Amino acid sequence: MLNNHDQLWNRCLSVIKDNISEASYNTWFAPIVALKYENSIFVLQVPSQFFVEYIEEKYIDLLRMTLYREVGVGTRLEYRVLIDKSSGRGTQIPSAAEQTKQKSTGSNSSYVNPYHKPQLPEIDPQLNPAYNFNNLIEGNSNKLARTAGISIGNEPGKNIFNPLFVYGQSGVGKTHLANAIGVMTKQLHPEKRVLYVSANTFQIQYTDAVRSNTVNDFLNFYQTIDVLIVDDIQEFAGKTGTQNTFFHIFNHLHQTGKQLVLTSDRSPIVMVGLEQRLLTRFKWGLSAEIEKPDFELRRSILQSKIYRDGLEISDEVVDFIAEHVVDNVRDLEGVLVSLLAHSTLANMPIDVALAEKVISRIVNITRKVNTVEKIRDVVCEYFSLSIDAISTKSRKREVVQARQIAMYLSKQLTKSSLSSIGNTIGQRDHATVLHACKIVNDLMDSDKNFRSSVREIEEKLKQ
Ligand SMILES: Nc1ncnc2c1ncn2[C@@H]1O[C@H](COP(=O)(O)OP(=O)(O)OP(=O)(O)O)[C@@H](O)[C@H]1O
Repeated sequence: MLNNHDQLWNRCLSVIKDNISEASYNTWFAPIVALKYENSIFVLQVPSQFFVEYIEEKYIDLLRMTLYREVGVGTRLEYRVLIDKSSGRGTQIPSAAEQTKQKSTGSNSSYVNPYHKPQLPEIDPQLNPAYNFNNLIEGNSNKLARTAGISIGNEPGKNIFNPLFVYGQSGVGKTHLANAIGVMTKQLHPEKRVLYVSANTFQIQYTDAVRSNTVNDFLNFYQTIDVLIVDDIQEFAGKTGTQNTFFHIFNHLHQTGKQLVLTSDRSPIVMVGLEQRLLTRFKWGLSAEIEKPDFELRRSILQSKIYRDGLEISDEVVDFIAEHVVDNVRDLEGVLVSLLAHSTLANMPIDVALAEKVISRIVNITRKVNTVEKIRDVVCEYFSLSIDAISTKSRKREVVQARQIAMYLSKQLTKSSLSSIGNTIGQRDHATVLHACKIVNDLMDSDKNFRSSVREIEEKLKQ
């Protein structure tokens, strides 16, 4: 007849078997022998110290959850490492994770109350602490998304941004923001179950669950999360089973006041391959675009990274990089790393010449050098105005606006001084240029059509 501890352990083994691959089970769990269960302590015999370390690292959550469920809440674990099989002597090692858990919960009871919901095991939120709000620099392009993210970090689930759907091109800071929300939530609400997962990982986990017939466990797990962050959700496109499962998880979490944060490379409006019912839900909260960083933000990000890494790079070089590396922040970081490598390895000073050399390997620098004249010409062409018209004193609305945009873009995209910009565009003084920049900035914030016209012109200037 089996001992009590053998019976209990066999029950645990069948739960564990359901949750991991057969190979892992055979390697890590089949060789374990249950030795005794006494005073809420379950003693397991394991073949080596390495076993203990591996199990503690990879399977402790599963093991703890299983023991709580099958043996009793608060059950502690001790390992006996088999040193000499013939003598049966071994070393007793309490589970480190169990000890910590025990201390933090203060619980040492093995009494199982059938009405008591076992305390959920802690999970690793899978966050990257290096991506936080302190080093996520704010600019016009990410202000809305960043501010909404901070509100969520303060009060996850209890705000109007649920879900927060952040979209934008590659390298503009979506993953950084998504992580920062998780990091802040954990700092302010350590008890919350936060999980960051890429859509790709979610998809793999789901496929594994289908294969091992554990979809219910998969669903149950995700439905216990308080703040679920899914990165690159566009990758669910065309994956019907995954979408269906995510739909249930989304509904459950949303209905129970839990927070969802989703990122994507495009807005829900233009997303293809995703079910309508999901897209509708993505639009329930706030959809916030992170646009390409403007010159000011590019410069601030560079300055912050230079300061953080203790580098010494002149303002002239910083401005040069910010002017020429315009598409995404990842490229800006790449330029800084290369500059540093060149200057250290080749013992070269970090000056504009070196910056130009490094940048030309990352972006097509010649294509992107703009002059005030070129900007003026492209703006005139865009608005079908003659260059003479923009240079006159005309107060016609379309002429004034074209002139202001040309001034604004010249300020953004060239190193020319305000007076030289004013000189080239209609013989105006520097104060007029400054005023034009302010007007354009304000209109960009408030008028969507105006903003997209300016963006289109910028694109043309890059071609
Ligand atoms: N506003 C910012 N302040 C500081 N660093 C930033 C900012 N925006 C982006 N970064 C940095 O730029 C890099 C790229 O950002 P991130 O990976 O978050 O982009 P992404 O939009 O998720 O890109 P992808 O869609 O390709 O995954 C990261 O190292 C990130 O820290």
